[in-house]
Amino acid sequence: MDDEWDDDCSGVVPPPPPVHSNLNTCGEVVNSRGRGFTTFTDEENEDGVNKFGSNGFGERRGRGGFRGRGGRGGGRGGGRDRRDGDSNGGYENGDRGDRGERGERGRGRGGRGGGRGGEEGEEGKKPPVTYVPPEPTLDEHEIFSSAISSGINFDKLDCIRVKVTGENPPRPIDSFETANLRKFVLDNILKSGYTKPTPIQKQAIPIIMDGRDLMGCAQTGSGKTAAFLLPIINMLLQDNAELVNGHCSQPQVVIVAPTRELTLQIFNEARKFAYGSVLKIAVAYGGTAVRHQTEQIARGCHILVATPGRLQDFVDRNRVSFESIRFVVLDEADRMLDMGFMPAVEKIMDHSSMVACGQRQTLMFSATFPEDIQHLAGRFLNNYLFVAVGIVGGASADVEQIFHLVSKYEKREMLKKIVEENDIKKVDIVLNYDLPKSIDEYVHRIGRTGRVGNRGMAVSFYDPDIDAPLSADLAKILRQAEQPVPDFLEGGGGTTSFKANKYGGSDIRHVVRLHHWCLSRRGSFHLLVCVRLVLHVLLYATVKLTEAMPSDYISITSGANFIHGQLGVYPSQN
Ligand SMILES: Nc1ncnc2c1ncn2[C@@H]1O[C@H](COP(=O)(O)OP(=O)(O)OP(=O)(O)O)[C@@H](O)[C@H]1O
Repeated sequence: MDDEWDDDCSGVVPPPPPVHSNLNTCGEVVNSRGRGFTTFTDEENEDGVNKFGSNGFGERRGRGGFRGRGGRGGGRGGGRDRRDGDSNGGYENGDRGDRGERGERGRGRGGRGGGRGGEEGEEGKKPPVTYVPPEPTLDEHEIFSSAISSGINFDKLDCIRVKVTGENPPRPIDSFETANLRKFVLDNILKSGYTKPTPIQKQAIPIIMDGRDLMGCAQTGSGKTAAFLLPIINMLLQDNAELVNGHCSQPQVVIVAPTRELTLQIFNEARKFAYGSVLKIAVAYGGTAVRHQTEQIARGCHILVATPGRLQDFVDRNRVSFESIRFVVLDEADRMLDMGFMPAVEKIMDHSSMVACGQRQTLMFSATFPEDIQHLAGRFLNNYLFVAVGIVGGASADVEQIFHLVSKYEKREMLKKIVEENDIKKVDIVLNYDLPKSIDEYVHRIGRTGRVGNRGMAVSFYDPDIDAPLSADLAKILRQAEQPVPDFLEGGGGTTSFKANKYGGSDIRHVVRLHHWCLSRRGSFHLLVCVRLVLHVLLYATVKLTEAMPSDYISITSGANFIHGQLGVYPSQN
């Protein structure tokens, strides 16, 4: 055992009889069915991790593995307990943020023993995570068939309004063929079934190839992953990027994303576009044996895709350093913020080995662009271009949003009815059995359907006793997507926090710059001079006005304030 951090099989209490036959003595799921990537254990399901048993390739598969002994306690059921949860395989999946919110409401499960450095549960120290995912497939057909294909509304994506701000943006591309990509990359794009770039790809590819930093806001399922991966892979291949391996791996690209599902999605997309090349891609996320991932990373990688907590752990242990970094990508930055990952992200960005801003390229993506994210963009990015596609923070018009007014006791019956009445071909359904607390989370969830021009449907159970605070936001999202708003949402009584038309989607750098200038010494001096000038002009104008006034006007002067009024004849009180 290298150190306490490394996973170790000793001391693991033997698990209950396995449901699965393919477990080794440490309780690892070995060789799980097919090429699955993560057939998660029940323990992980209990904690909200991949409850559908996703294999990381977008498929759903049955549950396997065993129920681990993980301590409960920990006392913090929330997604904001991210650091511990992450390093121990906590909540890094799409459900986690929501669970976090529930935890804050006092219904959380109390985490998984608090994790390393956290509080231990009543059952004592939490056993280390020993799960080792199977090796990803090497089969070309499987690699290229993992993604969904574009849908009937793909061409309509071109009608979405795109806004680009910042200095000297390059011209957008019309096609992949005219993007100056190497033939090798073009061939892989073709094999992936992409014939035409999406709006965010049209803008982002030339911006990144131009060496610029980018802040991109585009709705879910709009092809953001390829928008940053294609130019990065192209540039690495062009420059014959060297592989640095050994005890401390030095990737040239680090991509940070909030959930396991997303890191795996990015990892799989990267493997596609780099297929057949020398480029090595590694992935690191919680819930898997650290030792296994350490070995993978020690072999060296050009591109490392990771969740923030696990990456921070690797960096803290000197297993990864950032001195060779050329690109940093922060994907779904808004979710990382919501889920409490920002301290980890900041530690990574401020790490002593990290290449300075301006000497690396930093690309940040976010579905929404609230003030917090804008400040981060200002800190991490250098003279960036801002690209917004569609209504930032809004839902795709390709997702039909249906709401059912139900109490929590009626939900189960309603679910049965919906499952029986709906098998609609080629339309994926997202069902919100319980609505999330935040509108951003709702938009993210329903964005798992209706992707790249496909039709989708989102069915939500709305219980006014619980969900009323979300009603106004839901109504706004529906209106914005030009969908009917049920009466019970119109009168729901919630107050809207959705800011698509405010700071939610605009580049306010000029406002921020003005604000900073005003606060600076020079700025305050100029401001003072301006204010005095205005006051003098006002004073002069008032004096002239007073001179020209009919005699029944009165001017009361107090310092620089003038109050004008017409003299009136008031009825006597007597
Ligand atoms: N130009 C394209 N043509 C056809 N399919 C595409 C194209 N670009 C991306 N896709 C496919 O569309 C799907 C969604 O893309 P992607 O995952 O990059 O979206 P996203 O914007 O990152 O969404 P989210 O933020 O919800 O993860 C993927 O399956 C991807 O392979």
